[in-house]
Amino acid sequence: MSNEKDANDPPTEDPEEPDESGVGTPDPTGNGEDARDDGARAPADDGVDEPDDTGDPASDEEAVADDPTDPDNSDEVWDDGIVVDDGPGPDDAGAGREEATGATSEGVTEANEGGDIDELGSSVEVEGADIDEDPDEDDLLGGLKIDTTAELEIPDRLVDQVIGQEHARDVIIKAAKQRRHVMMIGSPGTGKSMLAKAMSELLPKEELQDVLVYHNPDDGNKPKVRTVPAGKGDQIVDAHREEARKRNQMRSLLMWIIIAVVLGYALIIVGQILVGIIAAGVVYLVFRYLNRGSDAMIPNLLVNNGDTKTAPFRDATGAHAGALLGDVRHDPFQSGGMETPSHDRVEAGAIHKANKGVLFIDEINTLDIRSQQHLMTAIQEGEFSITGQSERSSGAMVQTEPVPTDFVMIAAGNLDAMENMHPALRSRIKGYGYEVYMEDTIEDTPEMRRKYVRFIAQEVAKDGRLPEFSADAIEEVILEAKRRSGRKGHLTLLFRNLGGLVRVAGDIARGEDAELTTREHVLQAKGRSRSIEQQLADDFIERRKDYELQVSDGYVVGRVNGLAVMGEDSGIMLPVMAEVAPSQGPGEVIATGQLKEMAQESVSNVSAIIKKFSDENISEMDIHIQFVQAGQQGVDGDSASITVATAVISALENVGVDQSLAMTGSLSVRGDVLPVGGVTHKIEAAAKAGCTRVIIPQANEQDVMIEDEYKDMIEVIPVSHISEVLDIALEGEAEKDSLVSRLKSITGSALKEGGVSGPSSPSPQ
Ligand SMILES: Nc1ncnc2c1ncn2[C@@H]1O[C@H](COP(=O)(O)OP(=O)(O)OP(=O)(O)O)[C@@H](O)[C@H]1O
Repeated sequence: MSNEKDANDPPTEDPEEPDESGVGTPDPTGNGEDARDDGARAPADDGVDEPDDTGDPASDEEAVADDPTDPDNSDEVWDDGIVVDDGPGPDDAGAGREEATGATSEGVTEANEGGDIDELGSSVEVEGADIDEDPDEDDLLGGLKIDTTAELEIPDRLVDQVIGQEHARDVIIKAAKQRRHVMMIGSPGTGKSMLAKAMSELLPKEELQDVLVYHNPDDGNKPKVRTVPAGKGDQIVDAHREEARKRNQMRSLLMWIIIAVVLGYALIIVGQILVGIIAAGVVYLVFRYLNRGSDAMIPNLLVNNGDTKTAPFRDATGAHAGALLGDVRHDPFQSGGMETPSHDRVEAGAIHKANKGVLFIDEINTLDIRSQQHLMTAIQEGEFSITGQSERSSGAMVQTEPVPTDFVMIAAGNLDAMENMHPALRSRIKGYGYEVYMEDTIEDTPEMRRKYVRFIAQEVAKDGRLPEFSADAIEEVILEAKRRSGRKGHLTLLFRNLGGLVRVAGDIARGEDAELTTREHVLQAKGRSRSIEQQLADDFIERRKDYELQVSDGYVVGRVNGLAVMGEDSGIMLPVMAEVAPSQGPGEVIATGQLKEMAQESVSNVSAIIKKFSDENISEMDIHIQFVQAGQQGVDGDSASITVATAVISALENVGVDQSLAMTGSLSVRGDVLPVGGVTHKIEAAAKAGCTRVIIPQANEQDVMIEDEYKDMIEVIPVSHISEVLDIALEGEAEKDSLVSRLKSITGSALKEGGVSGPSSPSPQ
């Protein structure tokens, strides 16, 4: 069969449509032989043909091009007589996977064989224990009847270990089937890379390829690239090595015979031993020179999937250009016989190693624009040549033939990542893939609690050294998952942090040589595994106490104890002070404390109420609002609105504010108190700072999950209108009553009785 391809034609098969054999190696010789179709090709006549000395990969191609689907073709015979193990064919593949992963799940094989992957979509229930189908609400184990985590079975497939994130899980399963790219946006530690890894397990392993780079005798700077089925690459390289060794042996033998003859002739016939030695030396050097190139003919196995148990998963997060796109090493000896052939200096990038698998890039916006552009080319073309990344290196002169890059990309990050990503790359994913937003919390149901129990079992198994968790320890972790969600009736999905708690608790138990990790260990772990923000926040509160900046008793005019959150899980008390002074020009509201955009806006909203409220001609006044010692990180969000309003009204009216009270709440321009985030942490911070009462928005009442130790220290007062805040916070009954009724008359709630409900402020400070 004739083949029109030239040796320099792109060598790989269309990545979208691999040929049936899965081999897909075109004829690089251009000699018209299409080895793939030559399934009946007979072994070479004498079986001792020399391998192609030019390094032309044609013979390798033939060696691997037999139809691997042919069940009779268990071993292949090269035309040079080398017998190569055929490796696992598609018939063996399922068995290979089972053996390799120890998986009992039929799903893997089914998925790999193109079975109905959609059926795998429903998430896996907890197995290995009795379940009470109708458990009490306070049964934190969700009806599971277990004593320790050891009793639970852990699913084999990673995708079945993913908890919550049902939508993302379904998308990953679908995208694996359709080979679509996915963008996952969400908080850190919610399972983005876990899902990407899980996807690689779902992709068919049979399609995997090895990639070889060969010396190009026509152009040393354009190495040839060939793909072969996974596992063949190693065999080809070994066979070449063996041939090179044999050739060298033959040449050495010949050399020593010639040297012996030369020496004998010189000694016996000429009688000149010195001439003989010189002649032998010349012969030796000539042979060394001739042998020099034989190693150069050994191909470079660029991508080796021989031992890969699943389709490859490559994490290219933060990779520099070379690691992402491949590179060609510099050669200090570029000529004169000492040089390393260019094909041996070629290094694959993550995009090449991820061929037929998954390329995962977290925080994709941190890749430089050039890398993002090249990434896009690799996605579009399905192949990408490797060249030296450093312009001043000899590697930059080398450019390989295109190397396959048929990967599925999973780009991840937070919302910023999406905004700052190369628009064309984003649209590529949008147009040809899926976008998923990862949830931060999930509804607290018995089924979900059972899965959280399994999560603990998974983390214990993953670590491999932690003592199993007792039932009471599991309950304590699930309580913490409820608390960390910050929402009533929900559990947190920030699993990395929760996994950290599991590991610290297990480590404490291990340190004590305990048989099981118990509730005590989890409680100790909660104290020890404080985040940096929590440690900073506690330090902040202590220092303020030292400098008596923290006021938690008496009444002070224009000063209100506000509350803020640092990071995800720690609160601090942040006082707000207000002062009103006659203005030199038109009156202004001046707010200080590194206020970010949203905080500025909230001050403007508060000003609307104050303008309406004040008897004085406020246009002739400057109102100064200070967020006391807000620090370099500044203030974001609008949750200090009721604090600012109370401080300014106190300053305007010269009425004291109760300092044993702290408060948090957003404010509508009509005086309604709106929900904020992080109330639990804020209440705890107020208690730690010595306050005995705290005002929160009524809509947040259901989110309060403070630790038992704070429950007796502080009274939580939910409110729905600013007039209630003043009623609780201000000093002196008479002044207070008149202020409150004035405020009521000018604002009037825009919302129905009973306050408001709605999502927490995304930026709770
Ligand atoms: N949904 C989940 N179900 C079960 N375990 C999870 C889940 N999410 C995270 N984990 C656990 O937390 C670990 C870290 O998660 P992972 O690295 O996937 O998070 P991520 O979203 O990629 O975070 P980042 O963006 O910071 O890399 C996982 O290895 C796993 O142990």
